[in-house]
Amino acid sequence: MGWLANRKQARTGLIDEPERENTTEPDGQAETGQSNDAPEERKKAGRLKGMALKLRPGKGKPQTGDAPAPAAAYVPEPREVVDPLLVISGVVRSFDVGSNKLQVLKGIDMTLRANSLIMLRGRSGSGKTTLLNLMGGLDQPDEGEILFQGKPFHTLNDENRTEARRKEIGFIFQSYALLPLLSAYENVELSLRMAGIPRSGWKTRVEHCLDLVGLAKRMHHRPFELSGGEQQRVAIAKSIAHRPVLLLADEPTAELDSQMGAQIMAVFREIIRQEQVTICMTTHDPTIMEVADHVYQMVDGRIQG
Ligand SMILES: Nc1ncnc2c1ncn2[C@@H]1O[C@H](COP(=O)(O)OP(=O)(O)OP(=O)(O)O)[C@@H](O)[C@H]1O
Repeated sequence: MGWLANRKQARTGLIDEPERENTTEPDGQAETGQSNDAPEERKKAGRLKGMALKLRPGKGKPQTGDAPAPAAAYVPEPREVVDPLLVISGVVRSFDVGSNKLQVLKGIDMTLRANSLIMLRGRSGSGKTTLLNLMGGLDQPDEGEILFQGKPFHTLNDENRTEARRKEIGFIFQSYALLPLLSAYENVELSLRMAGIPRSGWKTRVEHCLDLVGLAKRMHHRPFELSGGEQQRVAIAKSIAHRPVLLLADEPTAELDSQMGAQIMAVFREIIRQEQVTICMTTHDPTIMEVADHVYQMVDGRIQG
């Protein structure tokens, strides 16, 4: 994970909220439902199921308890999404290191199709986080263009980029970035509050997002009462609560074992299906790449292949 992401998480961690009474509830058993998915979605779901079964320790009965929940009672309004969502052309980014210039991105061309799962792979230091930061408007390119929903993103001033980020983009980090004193419910609610969404819609939306990630029954647990995979799912619910069109995830499975990593991928596919979100994530894990719609390989600041 890159320095900017770390800095951002450090900032998030500074927010202090009142402690809430802890209520312990029994573990949630998510239901398994009928799927209306398109054949390609079904194939990917099948691969995930296979992965989860292969990776499940022991020979016991299949554990469906923490699988993502199917459609909840509340379904978000369908919306028109511009396709392609993001087009990156000739992007170059350098940093001053002492008296030298370090060119980290050396002319990146990339297209993110709407409602797809895109993975960025590459060795440490190849420039993945730097590129993700540009996609999310946390940084600007020295050269090249970034079109977000058909409009120039790279030329927006700080204020407009912050506004676009607040409304249209969600971020997920390797180390969850949850507020430790708040319950899962309160963590997700906070993101609606910060996005300026009217209070009247909070409850339904928070419950829907936690249901979508399979944690409806643990919404009053605080982060330390949840496993790493569960904490990451709360972080995902938090990142989608304000209905972004683009979700950027910097190594979201790096801290998790393979089975939990596969669960996160299943959650991502469900979010794309239900919420019409495009997800771009970085990863080093070859086992999860097969569920991507597209994998971009980064080598020394360039996209290969
Ligand atoms: N603000 C900065 N100033 C100087 N160098 C930077 C800055 N941001 C990134 N770099 C350098 O750019 C290179 C690429 O960093 P980046 O974090 O994008 O790589 P990465 O592919 O995400 O790596 P990892 O997989 O380890 O997270 C590294 O050599 C890093 O030190």
